[in-house]
Order: sequence, then structure tokens, then C-alpha cells
Amino acid sequence: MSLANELTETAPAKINLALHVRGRMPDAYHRLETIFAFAQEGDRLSVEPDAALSLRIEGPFAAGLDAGPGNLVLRAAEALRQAAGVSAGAALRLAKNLPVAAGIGGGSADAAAALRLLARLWGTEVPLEPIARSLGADVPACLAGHTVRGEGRGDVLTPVDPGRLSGTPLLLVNPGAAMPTGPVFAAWDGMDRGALAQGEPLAAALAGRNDLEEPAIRLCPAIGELLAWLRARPGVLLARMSGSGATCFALFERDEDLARAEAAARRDWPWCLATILA
Ligand SMILES: C[C@@](CO)(OP(=O)(O)O)[C@H](O)COP(=O)(O)OP(=O)(O)OC[C@H]1O[C@@H](n2ccc(N)nc2=O)[C@H](O)[C@@H]1O
Ligand SMILES: Nc1ncnc2c1ncn2[C@@H]1O[C@H](COP(=O)(O)OP(=O)(O)O)[C@@H](O)[C@H]1O
Repeated sequence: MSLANELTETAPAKINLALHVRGRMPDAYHRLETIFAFAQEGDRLSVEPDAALSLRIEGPFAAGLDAGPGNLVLRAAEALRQAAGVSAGAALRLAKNLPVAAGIGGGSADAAAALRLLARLWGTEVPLEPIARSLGADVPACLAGHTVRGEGRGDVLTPVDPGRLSGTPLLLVNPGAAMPTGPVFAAWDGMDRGALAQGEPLAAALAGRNDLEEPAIRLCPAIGELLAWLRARPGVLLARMSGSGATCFALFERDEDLARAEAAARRDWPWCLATILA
């Protein structure tokens, strides 16, 4: 139910159409070349004015996700409050529809949605991008929210024209394993397999790869089985792991192909979402 004073935003699932790991940084991070794209659906974040800052989490993946100060929604809220010198609070409500630690940026998308929503609620025009950067490598891309190329830690962004990608039927499937990002990067073999092509994003993605697939499959063999399953679906244009996994995505030529793959995924895998690319 939507309340009179409530503001709401979707925190769309992020996918990495391709993810090239080019090397290690001097710190704990890796140098990336990636194309971020966004689904039309994701988590939903709502906010109402309140004196105190609070977060309530509901929805299919609420269980096990801490609503305390470590939650990215509250970290984003605190960071914005400090940057903007705001003393007001906010009552935040998160519908957690996306699996957690899944490579589809749920936490990053939630943080970006919190920044956008609270900037509206508190009427501040403080720049959000530096705050996003301080919250995680993926948060600036989620704040942009449209197809964008990422370099550096994934936070040096260049907008790209989505071209024929917008509206493409998209299936997300998770094999039921949580994959923390750090250990997957740590399992990367250190081999630079070359640059991600420039230009039209679907063509660049098709010619590219996800360099984290191999280490993620070593840590979680079910991802390899899921990729083989997705690649065998009729009408599939591209099937790949997103981010550090374990969620994999498939792009389809036609709505009918997506509908058939979704029906099969509901039978064979713990979680899936059929949607389109934004
Ligand atoms: C792999 C990607 C691809 O989009 O997505 P996810 O799988 O997390 O969705 C991202 O690079 C994740 O971004 P994000 O999840 O925001 O990462 P952070 O919280 O900043 O970092 C978590 C950990 O991931 C590793 N990390 C992250 C980014 C990067 N360029 N190099 C890294 O090595 C580091 O070990 C870091 O401590
Ligand atoms: N609102 C949130 N939603 C999801 N995860 C969150 C949130 N706040 C903090 N986290 C933590 O962030 C980590 C990364 O989660 P998430 O963004 O879902 O995955 P990924 O980085 O693989 O895309 C998880 O380990 C989780 O505990």
C-alpha cells in the first residue's frame, strides 16, 4: 500500500554484460573494463519523513539481511546526511526482491536509490556521485542507472548509447549460492586476457567475456551447470555470469523464447526473474 507522504523508487538489478579484469591495483581492488546495464525490475525502496533514521526490510530476501547501521541503505543515508548537513531523519522501507551477494548489485542499487530518494525528501542538491563512490565500486553505476561503461575500479563511467539493447528480453537465474565479491576477485588467476571492445554495447559484449566466471565456477561448480543450461535455451543471444556471480543472465531474441526459458528455470533453479533491459 502506498501512503500519502511516501516516495518510492525501484533499485534495478544491475548486470555486467561483459567484465574484463585487466590487473590488480596497489590496494585490494582490481582494474576493470565492464559494461553495466540495468533490468527494468529490482528492489523497491520507499521513504516517509520521520525525526529518526530507520530501516525496515520485507520481501522474499529480507531474511538474513541485517537492517542495522551496516546496511548499505543506512550507510548511504548517513553519508548523505553528513555531506548535506541534514538533521532530519527518514523512515525507510526496503522490499528486498533480489537475492543478496548475487552479482546483480542489489546492495549497490539500494544505496543508489537511497541517495536519490533522500536527496528528494530532504531537498538537498549536494552532489551524489562522490558519496556513491565512497560506498562501493558499483554504486556510481547504479546511481547513473542507465547503460554505462565502467573502468578503473568500475567507478570511472562513460555513458553509452544502449542501441538495440533497450527492451531486450532478459532472464536472471541464481543457482542458490551467495558469492561474496572479495573471494571471487582473490581467486582470479592474474592473467590479463585483453581489452573490452569499444563501440556498440551488444557487439562489444558478444565479443567480450566475464573474467570472473572461471574463478567463480571453481568456487561454486553449480554456476558452470547453470551457464550450460542457459546457453542451451532456444533463441538465446548471450548467456553469461553477472559480476562476481552467482547470478547468470540470458538475453533473448524474442518474448516467446524468454517465456519458455522462464517456465523451465522456475522448474530447475531456486530463483529467476524474467524482465527486460531498461
Ligand atoms: C564484481 C562487481 C562488478 O560490477 O559486481 P558484484 O559482483 O559485486 O555485483 C563489482 O566490481 C563489485 O563492486 P562492489 O560490490 O560495489 O564492490 P566493493 O563493495 O567496492 O568491494 C568489495 C570487494 O570486491 C573486490 N573488488 C571490487 C571492485 C574491484 N574493482 N576490484 C575488487 O577487487 C575487493 O576485494 C573489495 O574489497
Ligand atoms: N541493502 C542491501 N542489500 C543487499 N546486500 C547488502 C545490503 N546492505 C548491505 N549488504 C551487504 O552487501 C553485500 C553485497 O551484497 P549485494 O550488493 O547484494 O551483492 P553483489 O555485490 O554481489 O551484487 C552482502 O554481503 C550484504 O551483506
